[in-house]
Amino acid sequence: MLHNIVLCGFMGSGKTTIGKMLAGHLLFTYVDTDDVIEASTGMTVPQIFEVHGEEHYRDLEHAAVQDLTSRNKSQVIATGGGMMTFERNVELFHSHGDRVIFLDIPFDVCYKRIKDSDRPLVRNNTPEKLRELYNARRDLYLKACDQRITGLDSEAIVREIIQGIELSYTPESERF
Ligand SMILES: Nc1ncnc2c1ncn2[C@@H]1O[C@H](COP(=O)(O)OP(=O)(O)OP(=O)(O)O)[C@@H](O)[C@H]1O
Ligand SMILES: O=C(O)C1=C[C@@H](O)[C@@H](O)[C@H](O)C1
Repeated sequence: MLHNIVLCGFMGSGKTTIGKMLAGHLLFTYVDTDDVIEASTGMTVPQIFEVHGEEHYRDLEHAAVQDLTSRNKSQVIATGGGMMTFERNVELFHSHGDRVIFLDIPFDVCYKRIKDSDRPLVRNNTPEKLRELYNARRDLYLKACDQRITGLDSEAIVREIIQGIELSYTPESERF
């Protein structure tokens, strides 16, 4: 039985946007790991980075994966942009049987969407540094995912993800 659909990708790749639409179609619960962490700490993500530092935030992220994979329900999980760059998180989702989808959106598109936001990594890095981070992370997202999506149209992305899920349940002999 499929438990969760996990969306990964760089900041601004559309995990939240696509995640909410997908959850609506599948009638799954929608969860955003940043929201889980904010709810459990009573602090915003920028506050956690500022007060406790990034390493502490990464520990909170891992605790969120432990929490989400212990719930007995089907969820669409939008992960923070750094979540799936840590092997321990990828391993936990995979060992739980979850399907990982990578939204592989070009850097320039992501950057245009996030440049004026208050995401700590956007505030604290130059566009050049962010591009480097994007390139380094892309390989890790690729390694972590079961399905890679490259389109830009939200409705088409959701359809492609659903087709991928259906195909993963179709025995190879019945695929066309
Ligand atoms: N397919 C899309 N087409 C056009 N705009 C989009 C699309 N997906 C997302 N956006 C816009 O880009 C911005 C960032 O999207 P979103 O918050 O979904 O990204 P994210 O991957 O969840 O980011 P983060 O990891 O930082 O939370 C939002 O303003 C959203 O409306
Ligand atoms: O890309 C990242 O490392 C992050 C993305 C955000 O979703 C938050 O999880 C946080 O700002 C870190």
